[in-house]
Amino acid sequence: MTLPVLALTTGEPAGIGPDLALMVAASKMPLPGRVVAVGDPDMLIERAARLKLGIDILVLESGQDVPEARPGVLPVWPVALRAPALPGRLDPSNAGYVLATLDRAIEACRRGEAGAMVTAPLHKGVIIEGGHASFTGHTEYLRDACSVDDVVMMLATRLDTPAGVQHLRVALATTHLPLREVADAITGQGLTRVLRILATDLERHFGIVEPRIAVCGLNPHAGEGGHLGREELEVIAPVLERLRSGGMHLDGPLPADTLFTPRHLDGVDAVLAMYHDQGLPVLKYAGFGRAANITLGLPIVRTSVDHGTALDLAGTATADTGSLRVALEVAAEMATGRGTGR
Ligand SMILES: NC(=O)c1ccc[n+]([C@@H]2O[C@H](COP(=O)([O-])OP(=O)(O)OC[C@H]3O[C@@H](n4cnc5c(N)ncnc54)[C@H](O)[C@@H]3O)[C@@H](O)[C@H]2O)c1
Ligand SMILES: N[C@H](C(=O)O)[C@H](O)COP(=O)(O)O
Repeated sequence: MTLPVLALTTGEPAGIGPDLALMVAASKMPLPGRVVAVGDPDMLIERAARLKLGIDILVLESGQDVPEARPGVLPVWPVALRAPALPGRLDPSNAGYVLATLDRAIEACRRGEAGAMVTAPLHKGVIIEGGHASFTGHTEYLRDACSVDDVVMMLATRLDTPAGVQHLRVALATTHLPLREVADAITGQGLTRVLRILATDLERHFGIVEPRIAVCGLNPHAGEGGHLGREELEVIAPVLERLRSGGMHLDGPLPADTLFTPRHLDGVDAVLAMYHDQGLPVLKYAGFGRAANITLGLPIVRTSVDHGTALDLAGTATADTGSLRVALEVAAEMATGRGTGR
């Protein structure tokens, strides 16, 4: 069976993205797809030397087939750096380069040249400092590039527990915005769209028919009956009520502090958190290095790692490749429509 082509964007060149791409290509552990890195070939050659990895960088021409993965070989779709890159040293001049790697991978997915894109971490701050003031992350960049109205960020991990394998999936109602703006960003229309995308894609990509979704409240103790905030009463509960009457299986709004306990998570397919640091610390506490970030609602498949650029580790060969491997596996499963329990 021919494995899907997975376009791996190498992310911020001063971070660990290039290292991770080289490390998985050097490893004898099999890859779930025909991985092609998207980045600057000379930077990758230089980084491989720094990491003391013997790797052949195979630059592919446009239209050339991506070969089956072989340990020690990294096929590359070339994108040229705008300025030399040093591990650990951010340079806003390379913001356009990082975005160009995304554009190359998006285009490949849209044309069917790749079955999925997997993104190594980029640095949001340096992209903004490089002149892209409205940039907030891959998720929204992909939404705009694919011309869809809404997308949903979901991180997923598989946990080995005494009771067997369990899945923890955490999706977000809002993503990268200041905490001060979160409450105003949670609207009835927005929440409805997020829940519909989440339910649809849990079925489309993960084979979960009629998924059960547990929804967090926004305020402590889900608002304590309106005494600690009214968003639950005025926005969240009415949306859940309406969607339940349309057949969706939704619990909540529930107090977030106890929702993430085994008893409450039992039988739940995904949790919808209201904001980034309500949901992701729990997921990362349980599964950092073994989770993938998946963008739902896109016409293409995109997964990513569960960590950032780790500038402190770039060029040291000590970064953990675990999450990249999970992101590649999930992407391959989604690209081939095999569904995944992840
Ligand atoms: N998918 C993405 O593109 C993505 C995801 C998260 C954060 N980021 C960005 O990364 C930048 C840095 O973010 P941060 O400092 O909050 O988080 P980070 O994940 O880069 O680093 C947090 C800590 O985790 C460690 N760490 C991260 N990845 C590791 C790995 N693979 N192996 C071993 N240790 C690892 C780091 O050394 C550091 O101590 C920010 O600009 C952020 O926006 C990007
Ligand atoms: N919120 C993600 C995380 O903490 O792992 C991360 O910043 C990546 O976001 P994008 O996929 O939108 O770049």
